[in-house]
Amino acid sequence: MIPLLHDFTDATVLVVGGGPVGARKARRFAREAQVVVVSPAFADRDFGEAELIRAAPTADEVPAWLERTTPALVVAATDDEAINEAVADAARDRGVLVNRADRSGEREADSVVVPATVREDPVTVAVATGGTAPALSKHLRQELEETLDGAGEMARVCAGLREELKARDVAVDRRREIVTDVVNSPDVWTALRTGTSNCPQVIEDVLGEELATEGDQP
Ligand SMILES: C[C@@]1(CC(=O)O)c2cc3[nH]c(cc4nc(cc5[nH]c(cc(n2)[C@H]1CCC(=O)O)[C@@](C)(CC(=O)O)[C@@H]5CCC(=O)O)C(CC(=O)O)=C4CCC(=O)O)c(CCC(=O)O)c3CC(=O)O
Ligand SMILES: NC(=O)C1=CN([C@@H]2O[C@H](COP(=O)(O)OP(=O)(O)OC[C@H]3O[C@@H](n4cnc5c(N)ncnc54)[C@H](O)[C@@H]3O)[C@@H](O)[C@H]2O)C=CC1
Repeated sequence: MIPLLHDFTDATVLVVGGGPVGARKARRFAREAQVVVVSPAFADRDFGEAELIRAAPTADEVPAWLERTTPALVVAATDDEAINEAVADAARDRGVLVNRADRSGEREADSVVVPATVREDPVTVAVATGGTAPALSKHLRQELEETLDGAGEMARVCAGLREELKARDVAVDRRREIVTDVVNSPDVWTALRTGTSNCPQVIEDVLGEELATEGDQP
């Protein structure tokens, strides 16, 4: 499987099954997509902004739910293997992406897996284990949360620096050097993490140093 980032803005995600797993997937996709969860019962969990519809479709009725909701992705998260199978079949018939929560290992066309994700906007890191060890994905995600502290702000520093250096017609090689040095600087990471500096301040400092260096040159 190959990781890609998929934009779900304005798309619908249909989750079949309202247990803890259905809730987790609903919450995940509801940050961007319109999520509909169909289930006869709902766990006492946070489903994000998802729309909850109380119904228990039979395998035969599953295709009608895809017809009605026209999702970009369907999540099969019931505890009933036959229903999950019907969801996967209906998705395949419509050429819709499908995530089966009750399966790991071999998959068919259009199947997708939900990775453990760390977000430090605009930075995203996804972890998967080929379905072999979701608990390990979760553990690594928790460790990466610490590593990524400050990465969002660092991304904004880099973006701002690239823009400013381009505007000043700094040569491309020098631009790369400056941005790479900032990303690799333990001092800048510490300053961003502790709040002793922020994005505009770092940019100002780096540009100030660069102008001073240029001034030194014959
Ligand atoms: C294949 C995959 C399909 C998919 O769901 O996309 C899948 C399948 C299965 N998970 C199972 C079990 C558990 N899953 C978790 C947790 C997560 N599972 C997630 C993803 C995936 N799970 C995909 C593979 C990702 C990869 O490659 O690593 C995460 C990362 C993302 C998310 O779901 O949001 C999320 C952590 C989120 C976070 O916290 O960051 C825990 C831990 C816990 O709940 O605390 C357990 C119990 C411990 C254990 O068993 O390891 C079972 C057995 C069920 C049974 O025994 O009946 C199956 C089915 C099977 O294996 O057959
Ligand atoms: N991918 C993952 O991260 C994980 C996957 N699993 C798998 O996912 C399945 C679901 O896990 P949980 O949420 O913990 O199970 P659960 O048993 O708590 O919830 C299942 C939900 O499906 C609903 N349901 C039953 N029949 C239905 C139908 N015909 N239509 C719609 N909804 C229906 C039930 O009312 C219930 O809300 C498990 O059976 C297991 O195989 C389990 C743990 C983690």
